[in-house]
Amino acid sequence: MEIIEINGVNYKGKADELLSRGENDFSKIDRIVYEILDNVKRNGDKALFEYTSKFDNVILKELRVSENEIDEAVQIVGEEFIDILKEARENIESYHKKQLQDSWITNDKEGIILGQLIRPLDRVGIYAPGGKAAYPSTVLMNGIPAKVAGVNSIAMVTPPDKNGKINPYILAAAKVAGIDEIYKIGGAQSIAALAYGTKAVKPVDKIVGPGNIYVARAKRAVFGLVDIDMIAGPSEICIIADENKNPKFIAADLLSQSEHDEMASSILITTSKNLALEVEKEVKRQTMESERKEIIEKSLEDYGYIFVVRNIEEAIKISNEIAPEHLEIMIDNPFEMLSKIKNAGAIFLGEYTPEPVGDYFAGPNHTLPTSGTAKFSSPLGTYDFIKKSSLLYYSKEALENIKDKVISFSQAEGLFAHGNSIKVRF
Ligand SMILES: NC(=O)c1ccc[n+]([C@@H]2O[C@H](COP(=O)([O-])OP(=O)(O)OC[C@H]3O[C@@H](n4cnc5c(N)ncnc54)[C@H](O)[C@@H]3O)[C@@H](O)[C@H]2O)c1
Ligand SMILES: N[C@H](CO)Cc1c[nH]c[nH+]1
Ligand SMILES: [Zn+2]
Repeated sequence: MEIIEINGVNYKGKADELLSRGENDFSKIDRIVYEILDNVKRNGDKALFEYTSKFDNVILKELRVSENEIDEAVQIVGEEFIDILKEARENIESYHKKQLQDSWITNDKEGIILGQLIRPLDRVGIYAPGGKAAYPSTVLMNGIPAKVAGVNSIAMVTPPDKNGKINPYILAAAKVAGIDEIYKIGGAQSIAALAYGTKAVKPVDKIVGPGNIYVARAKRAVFGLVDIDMIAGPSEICIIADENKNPKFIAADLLSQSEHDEMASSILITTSKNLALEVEKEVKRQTMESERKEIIEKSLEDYGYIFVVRNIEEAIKISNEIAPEHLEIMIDNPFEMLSKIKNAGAIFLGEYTPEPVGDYFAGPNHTLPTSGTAKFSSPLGTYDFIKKSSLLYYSKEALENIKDKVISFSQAEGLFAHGNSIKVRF
């Protein structure tokens, strides 16, 4: 981790430069992805079986996971972990229920009724990553908000291992989340199946869930035909800490995100040079002891920074510019600074709210805006699984009252048939 002392330097644009945001050329990946999408569109299940053999090294007989396989997974996982999944589900459910929106109807003017109707999406597809690691928590975080929003049918896709099996924790989480169908398909081919539909997989209205670069680029490519949630980049954590905070806690929290990915970024912004040096030491010590030492080392070498600043206001200014996915505020009275935080996916306050509590258990969603997109976007929520319709009603009298104004509009636009649809009624 590099220690950088910042003394009133303008930080604008620096986050993008240090974290190499937005400099990637995806043209090579896109060529592969478009070929896969096109092949699945034309050849359906046949292409799905071929790609599963090519990329996941297994020849499958069936794409759909059977009820027996799910029951077997629940047995393997065991009652104790199922209970943990269920408690996490309760927390996630109750948090996401608070996000539900109601339809509304107004009758402010005589003879006019206006409104907005909220309806759940009918069918949603969830991508559960299954390559390097399996994330049952991600299955809960994507499935439960969809359920709470009232989505009628939820299909999940995830790549099989070389024995044709799905990680039992993923299957158990899918069962606890109430997912209706599960398919052993991964990568861009699974996104094609969900977007276009095949004989085995019915098409969906929206695709959510994180995945590797092939999945992300495929989601981007099918956007428009179906909706997507977001393009999630590598994990990020930014910690703001003043002096006298525990360097062990801070180092552990930084490592909790760098272990996700070589490209994950972990940043500490502190007012104390002494704390910076202590954390640097502690990070080295904890990295040596970690099971995921190689990933952590690479991630910290390329995207690990400690900024030493003059005061907390400066720290917040830099953090707002980074717009991190996760922001931990470890200062005395963190609630007092909350009003100054403008951009962050999720904010963790105090020394006893480490980021993994949010990843697994607390209730807020762990699918969050990354790569600076917290400047304009929000965590995954029930609002991602609903849509709105506007509602309009005019009585004959109400229409007659405003008819000339609408006709004037239509003449101004040269769209005379529009005006005529008013005229013919009177
Ligand atoms: N932001 C979040 O909330 C969150 C949560 C969990 C995981 N993630 C991220 O999701 C990603 C998961 O990636 P992963 O690779 O482990 O699993 P994955 O399931 O996303 O990808 C595996 C699939 O990629 C395809 N693939 C692999 N190599 C290919 C190639 N050369 N050409 C075409 N297709 C190919 C294969 O179809 C394979 O089945 C990670 O980057 C992880 O950090 C993010
Ligand atoms: N921190 C990840 C999102 O950046 C989510 C996750 C899943 N499992 C553990 N962590
Ligand atoms: Zn995590």
